[in-house]
Amino acid sequence: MQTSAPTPVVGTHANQAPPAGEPAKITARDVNVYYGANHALKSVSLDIPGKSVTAFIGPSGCGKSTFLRCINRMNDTIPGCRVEGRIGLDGDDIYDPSIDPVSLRARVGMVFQKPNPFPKSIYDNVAYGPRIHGLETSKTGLDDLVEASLKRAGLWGEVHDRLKAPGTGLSGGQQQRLVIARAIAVNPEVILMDEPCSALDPIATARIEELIDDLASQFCIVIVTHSMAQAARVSQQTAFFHLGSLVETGPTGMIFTNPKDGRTQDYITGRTG
Ligand SMILES: Nc1ncnc2c1ncn2[C@@H]1O[C@H](COP(=O)(O)OP(=O)(O)OP(=O)(O)O)[C@@H](O)[C@H]1O
Repeated sequence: MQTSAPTPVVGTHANQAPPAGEPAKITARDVNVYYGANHALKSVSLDIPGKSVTAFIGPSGCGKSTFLRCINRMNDTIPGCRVEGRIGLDGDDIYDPSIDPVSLRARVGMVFQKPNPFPKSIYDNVAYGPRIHGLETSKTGLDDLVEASLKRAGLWGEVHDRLKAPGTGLSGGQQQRLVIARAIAVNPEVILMDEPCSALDPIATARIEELIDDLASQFCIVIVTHSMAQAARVSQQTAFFHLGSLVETGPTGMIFTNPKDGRTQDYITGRTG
C-alpha cells in the first residue's frame, strides 16, 4: 500500500510574501543549461523577489543546483557546461560580456552544502572578501567589518576571543555560520544556499534556519533544499522542479497546501521523489 508523507507545516513567516507589485530582484527568462549533450535545465523562466527567501525543491537530479549556479555564473567554471537565456539582476543581464563574474559573485554570494572555510584564521576568513574587493583598507575599519559580519551571522559571541584560531577548527554549524559571515562581509544583494544544512545536526540546522529568517530582512535568499519541512519553515516562495523543468512556483503556503500541478502534489505527499 502506498503511504503518503504528512504535508510539511508551513512556518510562521511563510505567508509573509513581499508585497505584490514589487519589482523582482532576479528575473530568469527561458534559461536552458546543457552539460555536453545533457539538456539539464529546460526553458526556465522565474521571478525571484528581493528581501525574502525562495526555496527550490524537487527530486534528485531535477536541476535545482544547476539553476542556482546560473544566478552567480558558477556554471561558467564547469567544463562543457553551456547556459542560454537571460538572467537579470535588478534588470542587468548578468551574462552580458561587460559583467565581470568575480564582481558578480560579490553581489551574489554562495553557501555550499559542506562548510568550506578557507584554511585561514576566523578573522581572515571574514576579512578576505573586503580586502580583495578593496571595500575596507584601514585596520580599524576591517576590524569593525569583521565584528559586524560575525555578529550578523550569530557567531561573534562564540569566537570573539579566538579570532586568530583557524576557521577549520570550528564545529560544522559554526563553520557554516562563518561562511555566511564571509559572504555577508562583502555586502551582497543575494545569498544562494545549496543545501546549507544537509551536513549539520538538528540543533545546528535550527540555528542556520533562524539565521536565514533573520537575514531575509536584508537580503534576497535562494535556498536549495531536499527537506520539504525546511522549505516550509524558512521560505516565502517555493519553486518546484522536475526533470529539468520548472513545474510551478508560488507562495510557499500555496505550494504545500494547494499545488496546481499533479507532479507537485505527488512530490509533496511523498508519492514521488
Ligand atoms: N558538473 C556537472 N557535470 C555534468 N553534469 C552535471 C553536473 N552537475 C549536474 N549535472 C547533471 O545535470 C542534471 C541536474 O543536476 P543538478 O545537480 O542540478 O540537480 P539537483 O536537482 O540539484 O540534484 P540533487 O538534488 O541530487 O543535488 C543531472 O542530470 C546531473 O547529472
